[in-house]
Amino acid sequence: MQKKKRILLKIGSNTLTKETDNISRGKIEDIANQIAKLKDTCEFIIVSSGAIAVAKQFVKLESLQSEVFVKQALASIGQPHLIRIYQEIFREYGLLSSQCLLSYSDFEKEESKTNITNTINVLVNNNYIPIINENDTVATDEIKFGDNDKLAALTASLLEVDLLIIATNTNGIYTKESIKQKQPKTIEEVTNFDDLLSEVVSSKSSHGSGGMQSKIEAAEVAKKANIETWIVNGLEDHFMTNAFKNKVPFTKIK
Ligand SMILES: Nc1ncnc2c1ncn2[C@@H]1O[C@H](COP(=O)(O)OP(=O)(O)O)[C@@H](O)[C@H]1O
Ligand SMILES: N[C@@H](CCC(=O)OP(=O)(O)O)C(=O)O
Repeated sequence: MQKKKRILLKIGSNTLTKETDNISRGKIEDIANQIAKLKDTCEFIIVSSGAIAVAKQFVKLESLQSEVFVKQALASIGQPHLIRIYQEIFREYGLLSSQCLLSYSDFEKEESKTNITNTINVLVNNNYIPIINENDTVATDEIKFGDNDKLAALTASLLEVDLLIIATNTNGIYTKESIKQKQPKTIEEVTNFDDLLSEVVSSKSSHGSGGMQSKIEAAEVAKKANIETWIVNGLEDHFMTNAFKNKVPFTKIK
């Protein structure tokens, strides 16, 4: 049997909410549908944000603590719901899924790295799709500084995936000039990171935290491990299957 292509799919809060205040079951169905179609040739590991967004749907916490502690508490409330929704929907598509919570510091310890790799390999080899998020109770890096893009890149490198797909709310990276002209044009293929960083504008989406810069930094981490990154528009249905067929504009970072 031919070896499957290992793909790490990163899904941001904006994709999961379809830019609303609620998690979109329809978007998770779209993801499950695509994975089900690709599963004979590809194996998937997912890094999904969305815990805070789910909790915000139905909880408002009272606290005098700093905002970051409130976000950590919201993540703790939202994470089990997020995984429940994934599991319910994935099951309908015949897909098995599990949860892994990781911290950046785990990537600095050899023993933790070995344990992560071994656990995820057992899961994937048994047709489970690990759904990873940051362990927000113990680490605040992502809530404060960035987002799951870097976690996705570190995981992609550790697990030696063949492709990192970052699903966001634009058709990849646009040229700065085209954003200014209000006619966004996708940069389709990139090899030079310095040129790319100069295209970043300061905006980010409503639930997003890192903006395009953190995606480019993630791609840089992936590239060091010889992994190609695709930045695709997760708001569109069939965003992965269409990218594979080159039917939609997106950015490939080689
Ligand atoms: N050159 C660029 N091309 C496209 N988007 C850009 C660019 N520069 C900055 N951005 C911003 O980056 C955002 C995507 O990042 P982010 O809001 O963190 O999303 P996510 O939740 O998917 O991680 C876009 O919505 C856009 O506002
Ligand atoms: N880990 C947290 C926050 C992640 C976050 O904001 O990330 P992203 O949507 O990728 O910019 C969560 O699941 O809500």
